[in-house]
Amino acid sequence: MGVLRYSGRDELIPELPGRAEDPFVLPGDALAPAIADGPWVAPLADGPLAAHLTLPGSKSLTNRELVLAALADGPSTIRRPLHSRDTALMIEGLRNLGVGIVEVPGDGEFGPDLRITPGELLGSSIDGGLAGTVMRFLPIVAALALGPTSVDGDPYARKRPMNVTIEALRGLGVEVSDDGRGTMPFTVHGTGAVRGGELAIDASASSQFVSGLLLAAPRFAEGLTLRHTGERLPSLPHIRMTIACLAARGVTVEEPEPGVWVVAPQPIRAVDVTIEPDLSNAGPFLAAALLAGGTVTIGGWPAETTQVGDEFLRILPRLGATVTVDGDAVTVDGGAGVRAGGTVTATDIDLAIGGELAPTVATLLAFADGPSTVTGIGHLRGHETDRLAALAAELGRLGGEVVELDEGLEIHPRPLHGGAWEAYADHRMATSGALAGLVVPGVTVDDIGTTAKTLPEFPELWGRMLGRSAQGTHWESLPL
Ligand SMILES: O=C(O)C1=C[C@@H](OP(=O)(O)O)[C@@H](O)[C@H](O)C1
Ligand SMILES: C=C(OP(=O)(O)O)C(=O)O
Repeated sequence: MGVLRYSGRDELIPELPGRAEDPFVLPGDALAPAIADGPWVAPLADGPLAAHLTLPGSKSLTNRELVLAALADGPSTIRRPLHSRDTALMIEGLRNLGVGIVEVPGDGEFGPDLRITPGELLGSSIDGGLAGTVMRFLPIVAALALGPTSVDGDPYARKRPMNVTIEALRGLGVEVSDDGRGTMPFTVHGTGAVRGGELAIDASASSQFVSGLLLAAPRFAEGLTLRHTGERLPSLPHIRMTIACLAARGVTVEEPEPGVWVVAPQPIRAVDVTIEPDLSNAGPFLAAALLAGGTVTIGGWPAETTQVGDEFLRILPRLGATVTVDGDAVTVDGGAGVRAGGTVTATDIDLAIGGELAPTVATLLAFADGPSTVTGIGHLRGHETDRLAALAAELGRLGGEVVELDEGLEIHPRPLHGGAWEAYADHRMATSGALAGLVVPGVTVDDIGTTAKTLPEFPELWGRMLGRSAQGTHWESLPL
């Protein structure tokens, strides 16, 4: 069993114009089938942890910076980017549209840097895979290209809501042909320019609708005045991240009132940026300390960040962990761990600001000392899979009792037993299965390779956290 990496990872890609027929287009799809060796036996922790880890770059930051670098007024470098399926798909899509992207040597532990050279944008095709950032950000870039661009993705991605992107483009004067279902596939008929202007959207299903529009808005002829009309707006930190990434490139986004963003037409400056480690992907590792006991330290934690994963520093203490920050090292001390009499503290938590943290948090709460709720996450039904149904089903399969609410989950801890955890091609479901399997003997995850979406190194790092070089272990031989 091995960790899949896309083939371009360890070699420099020659600087060639990035068109679809280019043999050097990064094969994002190479990561799609993931590890096909059958179920992964989740390693059981055989004692308290004492792990020190560093993690690869943030998906959300890497994919924003790729888009901004592609639309910028000159070439620039992204240092320590994430190399994963989602970023490979973003690179592939941008190259198809005419952006030059090559790997260059860098000082990152997890792969080369990226050099991006903006080019004339021409219509092509975009494979969104299962990547929300690719599906919601690139069609807006495609609208700036000359000629039609077809947009499609994985079978499940065809269920993820895209109606707001499609209608927004139409509202901006861009022709889009689709079958009326508001999902992929569809075709954006770019004319080389977008008029822009005033636009009202309901982004309650995903903040990515807002981010996608804001990222490209400086390039619209009339800029953009964007108004969110829905009752809720999930993942606000991700919108803050978009605004901060734009600001770092000299673009001001005004917010005259909550839910309204104004971007004047202006250049996006080419600047070199360094990507922070992915703090949402830090979640399962930090959470592991609470279940297995002992400590997990993650290095390279930014002092200031827009990443919502930073919330783990406040969430995990509510669940009973002790969190200390020493310089750029974050340590979570889980005490004894649940198998040695420690507890996870039951709590009611609203995760509207960071739905992507919910699978980790809900899995921890299945081990709590009482019932809990996780709310504000109705939009997770439109994530990689219906995460509310998936968490209820998989924790239920292990003997847990999880009730689906309209906007969340009610979790009643029960003694758990082993079972075949399904990942539904969802990286965070896969890591949640690994988390439960740390302390529940006999958990297998059907598709651990799906972690390649944002963290191809997951099995390797999980093994490292446990002090093992192997990615799996034989739970049968370990003390229960
Ligand atoms: O813009 C982004 O990078 C993201 C925004 C969020 O999407 P939603 O607002 O759809 O939850 C988040 O869950 C996703 O993982 C990444
Ligand atoms: C919701 C997520 O991803 P996406 O960017 O595909 O929306 C996620 O990573 O949890």
